[in-house]
Amino acid sequence: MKLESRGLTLDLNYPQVMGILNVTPDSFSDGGRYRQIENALRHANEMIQAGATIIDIGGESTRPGADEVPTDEELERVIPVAEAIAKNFEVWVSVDTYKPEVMRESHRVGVHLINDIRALQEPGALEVAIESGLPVCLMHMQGMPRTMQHEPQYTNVVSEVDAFFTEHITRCVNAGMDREKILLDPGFGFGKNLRHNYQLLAHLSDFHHFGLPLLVGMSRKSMVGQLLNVPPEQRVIGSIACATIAAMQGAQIIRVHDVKETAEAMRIVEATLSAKE
Ligand SMILES: Cn1cnc2c(O)nc(N)nc21
Repeated sequence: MKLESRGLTLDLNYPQVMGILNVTPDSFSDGGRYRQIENALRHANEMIQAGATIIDIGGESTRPGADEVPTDEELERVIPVAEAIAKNFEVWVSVDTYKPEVMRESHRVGVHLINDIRALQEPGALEVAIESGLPVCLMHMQGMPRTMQHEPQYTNVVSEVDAFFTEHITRCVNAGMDREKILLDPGFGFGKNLRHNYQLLAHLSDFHHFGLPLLVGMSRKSMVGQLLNVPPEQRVIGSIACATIAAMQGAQIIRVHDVKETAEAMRIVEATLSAKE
């Protein structure tokens, strides 16, 4: 399986590591705008050298309880960094946004992939995504970041996420999107309790029946923290375990903070999966 965008190709026969680049104020708090872009470029370069083939840029925190960011503020944080990375590096640039204006500007400055935690449900988002021709990751979320972790409920989380994918793939294709430009993501931690998250991880391979790339993000999340009772920066080993379990089930893109460690683990997964054939 391969993914194309703007002349770049991603070989999805091997797990690809997506490096997280948060450009929210708390992530590069020191210094002004220029320093922030400089620091972001340095971090992006470190992740590329460590094996990331996609850099995911986010200007609005999606952590549980996070507030929304005004569109012009998100544009100011994300677009200059996305443009600089697309210009300076031979790497896939992804933008984590649900706002159509941010999608449009991202496309204008050379971004390769739209990563939408709201699965193109914001008014105008689907139209802009189709117009851009960019591949889009549709992620499942129950509720909104501010309230999603208040008692999430499912009858069967795996079948409900599956039904969500069917509904939104159909909606996007009926509106004119090429089906092969869609990626799917179960949204670990987005309206799921601990058991829901591990049910999704245990059944991740069930989602391959769509024949579309699976993107997963479990890095340093509470599904690791609640088991190990450690703060985020001490969740690397648990996150690597999650990444390995997902990649062994054929997840094609793994979204992480710790690129070097994850890329090394993916080498072990590749050797194991290729020995299976
Ligand atoms: C922005 N963001 C935070 N967590 C994520 C996840 O698990 N998947 C995707 N696609 N984006 C995420």
